Amino acid sequence: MGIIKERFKLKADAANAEIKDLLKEHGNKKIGEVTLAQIYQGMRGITGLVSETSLLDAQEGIRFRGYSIPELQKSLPTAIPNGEPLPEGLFYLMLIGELPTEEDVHHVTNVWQRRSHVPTHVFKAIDALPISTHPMTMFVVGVMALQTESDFAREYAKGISKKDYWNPTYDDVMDLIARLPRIAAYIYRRKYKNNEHIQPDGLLDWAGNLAHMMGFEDESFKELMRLYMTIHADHEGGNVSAHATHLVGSALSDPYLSYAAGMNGLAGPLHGLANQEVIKWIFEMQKELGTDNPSKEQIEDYVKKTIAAGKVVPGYGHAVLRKTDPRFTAQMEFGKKHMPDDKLVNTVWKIYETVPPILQSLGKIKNPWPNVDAHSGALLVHYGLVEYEFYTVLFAVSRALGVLANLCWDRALGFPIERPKSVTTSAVKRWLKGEDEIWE
Ligand SMILES: CC(=O)SCCNC(=O)CCNC(=O)[C@H](O)C(C)(C)COP(=O)(O)OP(=O)(O)OC[C@H]1O[C@@H](n2cnc3c(N)ncnc32)[C@H](O)[C@@H]1OP(=O)(O)O
Ligand SMILES: O=C([O-])CC(=O)C(=O)O
Repeated sequence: MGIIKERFKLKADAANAEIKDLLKEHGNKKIGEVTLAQIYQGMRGITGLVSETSLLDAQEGIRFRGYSIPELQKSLPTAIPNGEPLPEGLFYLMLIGELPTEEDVHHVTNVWQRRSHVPTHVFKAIDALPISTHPMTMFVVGVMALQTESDFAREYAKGISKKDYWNPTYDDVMDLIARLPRIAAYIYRRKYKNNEHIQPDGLLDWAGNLAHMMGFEDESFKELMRLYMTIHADHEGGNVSAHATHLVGSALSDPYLSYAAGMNGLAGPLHGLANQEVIKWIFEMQKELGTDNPSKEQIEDYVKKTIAAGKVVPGYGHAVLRKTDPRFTAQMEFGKKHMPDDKLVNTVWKIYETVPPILQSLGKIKNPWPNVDAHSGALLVHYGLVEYEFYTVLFAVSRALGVLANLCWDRALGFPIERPKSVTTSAVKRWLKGEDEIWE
């Protein structure tokens, strides 16, 4: 058994024993009440899931196994001195629950290099789609084609014992993460670079290799990819992509099927697709105003127009966060360091000064502050990655780290099939009249 798998098994055995005791002693404790409004309103505020890899604080933002983004930037191994964290290290932290050493991170890089082969039929499946297909559709089709390689599906068909589910799940997760940069880069080069592909570099780290295979050799772009892959990886368990992956996995659908389901959710404009929507919205604003350097007053008018048209301002608001997303701030810091005078990046900062008071004045929005998607596109455009329909694919490659580390835990902790109760409005009305006790 590989060393990381062995460590994971030890951690999972200990966690299983701890949770068993915890539930024996406290299993009947109430952790909340549910109102009628909540079940009609996206279950907001209901605690209903366990996800070990990260926890979101409405004020402070995300912490991965207790570590904030600035803390990760200080403590995770890097590819270059004083560089951005290697996402391999974050994956190790989320999976094992402890900070990795340099050696652990090199080990993960090597394992993923070794497992990164993508069979030809995956590329053929992508090639069968028209070139106009959205990159996220191509990506999910690629992942689905790769499902032929699932160890979990094969072992389950043979008749594996429940207590061993975690084992082929772990192998699928490592294989799938290892292969995603190749699939993503293939889609990018097929759709935007004349189908001229670039072979992986056997000496590069996971995110550096993604940049290389896409055709970006600038070291600071590779650093951006390392940061990007780290900060987008996880956002506790209830967001659409994490929840969908977990939900589908709870039916014992294998990691390929589960991850593909989650990424179909990430492809929605209120979730991960918002990163493309932000840049599209800014480009449209520039076109309408006839300038690539709009003033605050011009931005203000454009925001009001967007809202008056019944549309959301992309990149702003959040279901849980109530302050500026620290992932936005981390990208802002990157921008200040690497491209302080970039016009588009400066426009993103001007929008940040302009939008929150306008949204606040609507009186209904719970969080007027920017989320991660408000910033990411402008950094990518700076390096020449202007094809904004592709952005959510990068998000998806990163999100694999969190949702798939979680899937390992789901199977190792023996979580059951997820199946909450639903009701009809007629049943609600009968219940209100005291004629039906649907929740008893
Ligand atoms: C990685 C990520 O997924 S981060 C989120 C990315 N998504 C976006 O940036 C899209 C823009 N933002 C939004 O649509 C929302 O803020 C969401 C989906 C992120 C959160 O939704 P909710 O939790 O329902 O937000 P909230 O409770 O504050 O919504 C209240 C009202 O404000 C509106 N509102 C919320 N955000 C915005 C916004 N950015 N612009 C305009 N109106 C907004 C909602 O549409 C809702 O209006 P309604 O009552 O007329 O239906
Ligand atoms: O937490 C959420 O609902 C959305 C989000 O920011 C993410 O998934 O990264």
